Amino acid sequence: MSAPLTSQTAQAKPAEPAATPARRGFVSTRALTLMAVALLAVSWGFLPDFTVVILSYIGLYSIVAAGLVMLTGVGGMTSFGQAAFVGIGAYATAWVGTSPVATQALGALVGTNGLPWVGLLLGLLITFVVAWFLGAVTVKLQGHYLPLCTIAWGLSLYYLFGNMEFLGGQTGITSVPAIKFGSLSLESPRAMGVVIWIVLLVALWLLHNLLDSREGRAIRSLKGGQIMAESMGIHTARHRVKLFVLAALLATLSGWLYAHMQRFVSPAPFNLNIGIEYLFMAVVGGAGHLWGAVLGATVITLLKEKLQDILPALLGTNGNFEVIVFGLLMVLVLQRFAEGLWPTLQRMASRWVYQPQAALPAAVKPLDQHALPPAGTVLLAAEHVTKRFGGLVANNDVSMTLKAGEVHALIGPNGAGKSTFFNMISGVDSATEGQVQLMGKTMGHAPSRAFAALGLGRTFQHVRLLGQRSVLENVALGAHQRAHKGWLASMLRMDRAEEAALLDEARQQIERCGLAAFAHVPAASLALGQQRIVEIARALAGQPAALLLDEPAAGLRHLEKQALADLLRQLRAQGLGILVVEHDMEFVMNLADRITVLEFGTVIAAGSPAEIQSNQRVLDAYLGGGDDNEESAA
Ligand SMILES: Nc1ncnc2c1ncn2[C@@H]1O[C@H](COP(=O)(O)OP(=O)(O)OP(=O)(O)O)[C@@H](O)[C@H]1O
Repeated sequence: MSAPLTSQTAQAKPAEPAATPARRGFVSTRALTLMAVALLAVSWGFLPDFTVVILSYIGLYSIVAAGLVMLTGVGGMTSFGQAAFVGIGAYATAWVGTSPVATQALGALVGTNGLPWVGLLLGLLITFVVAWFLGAVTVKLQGHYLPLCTIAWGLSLYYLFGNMEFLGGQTGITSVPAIKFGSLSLESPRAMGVVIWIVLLVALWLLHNLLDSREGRAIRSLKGGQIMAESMGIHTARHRVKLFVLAALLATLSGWLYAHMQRFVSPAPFNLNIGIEYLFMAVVGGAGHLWGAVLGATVITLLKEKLQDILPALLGTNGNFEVIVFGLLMVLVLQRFAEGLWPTLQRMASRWVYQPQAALPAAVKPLDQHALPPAGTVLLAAEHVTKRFGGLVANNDVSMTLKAGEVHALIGPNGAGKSTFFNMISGVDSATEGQVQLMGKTMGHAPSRAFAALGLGRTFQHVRLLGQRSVLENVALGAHQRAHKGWLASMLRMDRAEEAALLDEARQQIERCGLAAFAHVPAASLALGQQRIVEIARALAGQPAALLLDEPAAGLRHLEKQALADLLRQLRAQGLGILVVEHDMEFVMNLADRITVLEFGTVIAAGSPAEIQSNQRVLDAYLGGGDDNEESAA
């Protein structure tokens, strides 16, 4: 058993984070939420009509903003076009409920009371198809393509609503029927408001469950970059599209409720301005927090309402002055509270309120294990790999193997082509010529997740962790592909046994790497060296046969390096094949079984540490060369 990697670190560090964050508050977030909901429910019947209407609108906006929290705050994608999806939900049900064609054909089939439900299904179906198509086309693209596309989409649908004769043109559709359950009619805003808030609370619960699961970690990883997420076995493009569709469906649900509350639809509430306002709600509330959506919707609705009253009285003239003040206030809020208001509120309330630890089943059935290949088996083979970037040959006819039960080091001066090669043998990039085989399978242009599925784990030269999430969650992400429960199962909490197994696996790998004391602290709060170890633990959670480590010793202190070397020796003894790209020659020479040396993209030497240390060409090119290396080679 290797020495814990952080025990020595602890001697050098004056203060260490506690194993679990100390519980400071006396009331749990869950109890507080239940109390707030109970208060709302009890007071609902006594609130003035105007307050009920405002609260109902807040509920409607919160549903859309919650979708945007998932899309933007958690998934890192921006949409200005959610109002158009709200419009689809509203117009679909308004058309089904009022057009003679639809009411006659469908009324006979489902009865008058069934029409709103058909309207809901139609709206969700149209949105599903449109959002899936739109998402599939745009979300794979990086940068500003998605926001631009959602603006175009939002604008075109707004004009479509206003110009379609059968949708009532600019006048819209009136006399939308109320939702009825038998003889109970939801005609009054007070009754409809109850439904809106029930839908909102259920949606928040489902989304909370989704985020608190294996699939939730996968969604969060989208913000950590495509390369990292794909290396964990996550199909990032599919998750992005699903997230986009989810947010769109929530917007459509809100539109459906809106149409049956207002009983009238016209294009105005679905224009681009409103789409931007929805985004404001999510961002001002706190784009990474579901309750931030409710807070943002509340703040912006109340603010607009008050400004519309106060400003004309103050200025003595009518006009849309609230838009100007509103815009300025938004800039100020965002400048002062970059993460939104919810995290600030959470910090202020942390003396009284605590977050309860999620209860998971005690009896854990471990994740499936598979035996590692016998020592000496070739796990990874690069055959005559060449990589060209235009005229630059970054790798030139490179061949090497990684076998089970060995540590193979890849060394070379800066710019020698190590990272390029690393990318090729991990699926980040593909070779211009030659081929890479993993577990005997030719990989061609296979993505990183295919490499992960075949048993390849990796770390990154520049650490890629979800900084705000705990070490435990980060490591559990590495075990993603060893479990299978999907979005629906996660939302309905049908994944608890599997989730417990995943977290247990993560806990074991954290202990294996000596990081047990840090399991519950945010990964970003650890020193760089410790973060590198978290990456190793995360890779191990995927149960790899081949482990690729990109400069694992960089940023580690002497004792930490020794402990890391001990851990790698232990992993080698257990049968893993480890490829290390490293500049620290002392570390490499004491650890590696075989070394391959690259210079200008070409292999100039390969052999045991002793052979490499006495190779004149290597001494000239690297070990005995530039100033950078003299120190480390000493
Ligand atoms: N995407 C790219 N496009 C063009 N040139 C690239 C690209 N990636 C790498 N290169 C070039 O390929 C060569 C090898 O770079 P690479 O990053 O693989 O070297 P390295 O050995 O990993 O260096 P270091 O030790 O500094 O990380 C360099 O000349 C680099 O500028």
